[in-house]
Amino acid sequence: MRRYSTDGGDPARRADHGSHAPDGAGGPTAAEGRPETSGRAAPEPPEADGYAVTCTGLVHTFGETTAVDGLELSVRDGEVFGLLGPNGAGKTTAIRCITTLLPVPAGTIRVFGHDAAGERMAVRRLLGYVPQQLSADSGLTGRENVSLFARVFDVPRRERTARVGQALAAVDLTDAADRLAKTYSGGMVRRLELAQALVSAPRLLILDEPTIGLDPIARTNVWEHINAVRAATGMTVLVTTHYMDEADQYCDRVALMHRGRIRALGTPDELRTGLGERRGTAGNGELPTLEDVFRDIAGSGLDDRSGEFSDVRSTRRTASRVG
Ligand SMILES: Nc1ncnc2c1ncn2[C@@H]1O[C@H](COP(=O)(O)OP(=O)(O)OP(=O)(O)O)[C@@H](O)[C@H]1O
Repeated sequence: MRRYSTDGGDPARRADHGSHAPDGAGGPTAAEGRPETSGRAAPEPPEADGYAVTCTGLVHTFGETTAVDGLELSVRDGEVFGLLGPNGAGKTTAIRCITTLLPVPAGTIRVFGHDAAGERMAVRRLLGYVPQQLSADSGLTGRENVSLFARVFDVPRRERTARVGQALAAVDLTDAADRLAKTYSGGMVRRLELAQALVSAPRLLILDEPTIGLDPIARTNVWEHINAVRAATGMTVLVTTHYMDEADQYCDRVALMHRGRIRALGTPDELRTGLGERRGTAGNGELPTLEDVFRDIAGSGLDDRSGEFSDVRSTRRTASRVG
């Protein structure tokens, strides 16, 4: 596996204060450490709290629909955090608020201490985002696609060629870099989109359903690349997925979002053990699955809104990505 350079980023890692409450609201409050925007010097670097992301009381509505309903969420610096939930739970809306693509009408979001409403550019400089929708241009080569992102994200001109090459290498696309993206497989397209997000050496990588529509081998492959880059850079990863096995295997902590709020949060083991204890089956040696946990918490809401929880819309968006 090739290593990814942290050129241009700030990989300085800080100790995790580990002060999260189990309900996910354990991050700093909205009032604490809010960056100065009035011109006075901030007393300390805004990111010194050990969190990559904190959402406090986040609300976002579309007309009559409350997509995010008082979200409390803290993502620790350096972890892989999985945001799970049925269709319509509000995951994408929350993520789009965190990336500053949607406004923050109520509540607070901080990304490494920077306020997502008041310091949008500072936040954008810190993150890489792979949306669900196609972000690669099928009429460009892989290298041209990544170069485009390098320009958009202001990678210094003299570093661009090297950084584009590093990003492509990090996802094993060097050999295919000069082929048109329309000749790529679904897994290659996903890796290309990863390279696009990585070229700016983000401290926070946000992935919305990174493996949807991919076969199991391609899914594993995408995750191996995410993990390799994370190991090389120490970046934080915030990911949404419908795949319970992926969450179990690859996420340090997971949160179940349902109807706009976090309903459960912990390591996959903690959540499974917790349900086993509630059911009195903890000593049987058979732990519930993560899917059992989420069915237990979200109950019939999973069924009446989205069918089977694990019903991945495998053809959705990705199938027609490039063609
Ligand atoms: N642009 C929009 N206009 C109106 N309603 C929207 C819009 N985007 C999302 N919604 C609604 O907000 C709610 C949350 O949607 P969102 O896409 O955030 O959920 P999600 O958890 O990401 O779902 P999925 O897993 O299907 O992507 C849903 O009821 C959805 O219909």
